[in-house]
Amino acid sequence: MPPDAATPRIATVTLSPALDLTIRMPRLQAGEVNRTGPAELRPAGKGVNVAVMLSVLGEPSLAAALLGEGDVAAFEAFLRPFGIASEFVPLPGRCRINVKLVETEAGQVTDINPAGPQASGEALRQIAARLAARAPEIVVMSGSLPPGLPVDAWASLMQALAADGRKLLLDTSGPALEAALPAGPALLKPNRAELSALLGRPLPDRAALIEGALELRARGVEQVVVSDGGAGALFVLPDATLWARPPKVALTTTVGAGDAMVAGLTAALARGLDAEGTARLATGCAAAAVSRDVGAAGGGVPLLSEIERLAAAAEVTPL
Ligand SMILES: O=P(O)(O)OC[C@H]1O[C@](O)(CO)[C@@H](O)[C@@H]1O
Repeated sequence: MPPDAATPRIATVTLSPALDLTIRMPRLQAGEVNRTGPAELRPAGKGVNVAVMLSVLGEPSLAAALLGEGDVAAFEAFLRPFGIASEFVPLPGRCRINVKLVETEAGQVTDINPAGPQASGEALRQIAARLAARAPEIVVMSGSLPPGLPVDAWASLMQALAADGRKLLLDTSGPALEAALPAGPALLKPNRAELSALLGRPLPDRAALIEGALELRARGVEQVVVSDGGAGALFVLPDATLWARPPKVALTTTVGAGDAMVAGLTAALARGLDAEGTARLATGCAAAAVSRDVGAAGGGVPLLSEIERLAAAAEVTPL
């Protein structure tokens, strides 16, 4: 089917989206009654967050998801002001609520991500068919799998969408990542712990990280980016291997930092940026995400000018 003229070049897919409930407090008193200021509830999930960050970067996208039918209207209303098109396959019930406990004194975030509603092979086939009909050039597949789907669900979706030189980017972890590798993602962005789990060995230093990333390259992944928190990220790209370290920022939350980095990598791919430009943009996005004003409406979406400032200030070292 020919692409719809209004279809963006980029689509994101989230098979297990969430409403993120963020609660900030100085310190969690485990086993006690904790009273806090107002909590914030907003549509999220990895691919949804990527689409929002792409919109900040000026890249239109389509957000596709398997979504509890009771939350479709809320997600559509959330995405509309960002100009993000949506393609939601409804599942019976409501979507999961993921709790983010932000302890401001220790600067630590505890994530509690429960399972979402039951999905089916039929729902997966539907989302694949709807995406194929929209014919995006780049598809970003992000996050965990919902109950009811087999561990190779991302691999099946990739097989269904692998046509016409379409670029498939994957950001998942654990058995779902391992099962998706043979389907040939063009880009993977594990963090250090996820890569270590995938390879089944500790990755204690930079040399071990590079060796691990090169193993994925040898298995056919064109771009491997390994994020490593505040230390930055390793970029093993076709034209160079680099380390990018972000400038020092005041950390407000770690939630969505990886998604912001994936958005930067996606925009860089769409724009055909070189290795240094890619590393800078991805690093600027992640640094802006961790220092965003989380108290602002909607969880605080970073400004493009801040992303650009941080991207320019990142320290990029060829390896
Ligand atoms: O699909 P997963 O791995 O449970 O992650 C979902 C969570 O990740 C985030 O996208 C942050 O990366 C949250 O918005 C969401 O709650």
